[in-house]
Amino acid sequence: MTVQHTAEIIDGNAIAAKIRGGLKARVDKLVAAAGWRPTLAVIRVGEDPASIVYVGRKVRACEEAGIDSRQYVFPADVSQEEVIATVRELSAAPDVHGILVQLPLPKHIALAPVLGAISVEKDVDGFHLYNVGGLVIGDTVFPPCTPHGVMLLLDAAGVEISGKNAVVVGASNIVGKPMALMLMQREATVSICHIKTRDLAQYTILADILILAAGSPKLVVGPMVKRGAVVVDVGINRMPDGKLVGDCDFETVKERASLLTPVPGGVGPMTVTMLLANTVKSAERHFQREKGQAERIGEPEPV
Ligand SMILES: Nc1nc2c(c(=O)[nH]1)N[C@@H](CN(C=O)c1ccc(C(=O)N[C@@H](CCC(=O)O)C(=O)O)cc1)CN2
Repeated sequence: MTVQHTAEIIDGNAIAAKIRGGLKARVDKLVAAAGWRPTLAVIRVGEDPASIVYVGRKVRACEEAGIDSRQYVFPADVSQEEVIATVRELSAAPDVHGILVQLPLPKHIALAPVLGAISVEKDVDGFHLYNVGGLVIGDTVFPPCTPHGVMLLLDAAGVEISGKNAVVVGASNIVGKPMALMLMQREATVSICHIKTRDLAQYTILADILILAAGSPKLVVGPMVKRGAVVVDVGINRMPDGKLVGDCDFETVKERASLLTPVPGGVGPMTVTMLLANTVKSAERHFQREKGQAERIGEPEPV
């Protein structure tokens, strides 16, 4: 007789709320010491409905954590030069500690020069090539928010990563690729599947840890999942009836997995929380540099 269990659901909202509490305490401490608040600049181009929702969530989360935010909203036909000029200004502004450019951008704007104009010290999304390079060697200041959020969810749920088979479905620059690097850094054996992968199930069935980030509803169904696997669903798909679903068929995967994240309420809140974490970190680093400068100014002249 086989006894079957349904998966325990990882509550991303609860884990995110706990982390945000700690971040708020760090903000209060910094404000008391520095006399200024961490400040995040958010650039949004066009009126993509999902981007409006996500930016709204980020701004509200900043408010709740005591972080100031400034929004720069451009029409969809703004020139690439204008966006880059704004990013450069914000990069040089001493009272801005984090800059994010909400993605996707309209097609006529090339991503690389926009992201390249963000000061690496303010790159709270971790998308600048310098920070991407840091991630490759396992030493980055600003880890990208969604995969970092996934790692913290796994840690909070007590999932052992070292030595496990991890399969990442989706190879985007902002989730799949950095996710694979982070899992590899923690000594998982990592496979990446993508749009051209043939017979996806032959990979997913081997996964102890399965990360879904393809943006395709019901891509993975119960029989494709190893019994007892940990499944993290990063997919966000808006269905015609307005319902939000992930990349897995929740009901059938729940019967196979040991742990499963829901959509909504799983990875999404962690993405926003990791943005706050990177912004607070950036502001603390700014304060340390400022303080170091003040100490140097106060030093006696060498005789
Ligand atoms: N500059 C960036 N752009 C984008 C990123 C990013 O990390 N940086 N990631 C995604 C979207 N994203 C953040 O911007 C994001 C996705 C999901 C959520 C979220 O809170 N989801 C909720 C449901 C929200 C809803 O009702 O639609 C959940 O899953 O519970 C926040 C942010 C692309 N662009």
